[in-house]
Amino acid sequence: MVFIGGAGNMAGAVIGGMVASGYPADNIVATGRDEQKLKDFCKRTGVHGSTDNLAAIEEADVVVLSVKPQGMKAMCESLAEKVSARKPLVITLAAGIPLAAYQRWLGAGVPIVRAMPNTPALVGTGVTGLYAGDGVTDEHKSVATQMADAVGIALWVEQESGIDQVIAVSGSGPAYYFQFMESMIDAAEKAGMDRADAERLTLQTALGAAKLAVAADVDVAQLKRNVMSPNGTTERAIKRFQEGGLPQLVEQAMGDCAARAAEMANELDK
Ligand SMILES: NC(=O)C1=CN([C@@H]2O[C@H](COP(=O)(O)OP(=O)(O)OC[C@H]3O[C@@H](n4cnc5c(N)ncnc54)[C@H](O)[C@@H]3O)[C@@H](O)[C@H]2O)C=CC1
Ligand SMILES: O=C(O)[C@@H]1CCC=N1
Repeated sequence: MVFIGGAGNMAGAVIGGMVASGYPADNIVATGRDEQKLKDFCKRTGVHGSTDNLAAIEEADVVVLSVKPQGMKAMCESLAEKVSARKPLVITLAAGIPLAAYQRWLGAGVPIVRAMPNTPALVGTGVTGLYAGDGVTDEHKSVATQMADAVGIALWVEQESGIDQVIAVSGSGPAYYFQFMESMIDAAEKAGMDRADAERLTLQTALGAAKLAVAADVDVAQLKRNVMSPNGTTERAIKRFQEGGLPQLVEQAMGDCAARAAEMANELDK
């Protein structure tokens, strides 16, 4: 499996998670432009590295594309001849680029899966949304599912637009929680707590809440109520969130996120 842009944030997290879960590092090649960064990454993970994309994909059955959306067209066009001749399974991790664009850039008939992972893949707790284009076989789907399962949970969506919904929930979602944690840490420090203590308590609370929510047989609304004593401290805090419009704000932010993904598709060079 070859990852183009493999030492970057997203592919690096997927590769790190795959290797940690027991996937043989020897079967992975990461490519990149920054030789030193690639060297460090390969040393850390045990995967092979190459600064030559064309040489790296020479015999690859699976090519994972993980460069920034802005660099995707040029990168695909540089691989097109080889990819359209051999037709490996192409899995792209990019946000905001529709399958039709890859078909233009890589040539028709290449099996392409759009995957939308998230960075917690690095610790085996990722979410990957998947969408299969034309010509993707069950065997291809099982390869993509295997990659996703190795780093967390997978969800296949039936419509390509489903990927934009996945971005709004889980692709970008980790950043929402990081923002919330950052705000809690800042507030606790402002209130007089030592920053390192504030960090330790905030992170453990986030971890505990997520673990409890996953393990519990009641929904998150009930778990929230379980923390709230009538006229107690939590009720006062939650009231402030609700009066301040947090639920509406979350809905708007997620809407903006999905809208940005759709907008990015219109900004592509044809
Ligand atoms: N960061 C995230 O949380 C998520 C990112 N994605 C998608 O993943 C893709 C990569 O994003 P990041 O990892 O955040 O960016 P990044 O900038 O950290 O990684 C991209 C890597 O590609 C390398 N690169 C650039 N052009 C190249 C080329 N022609 N050949 C080989 N390597 C090349 C860069 O040196 C860099 O290491 C984007 O398309 C993004 O939409 C998807 C889900 C989540
Ligand atoms: O912010 C972005 O565009 C990428 C896609 C999902 C998460 N990060």
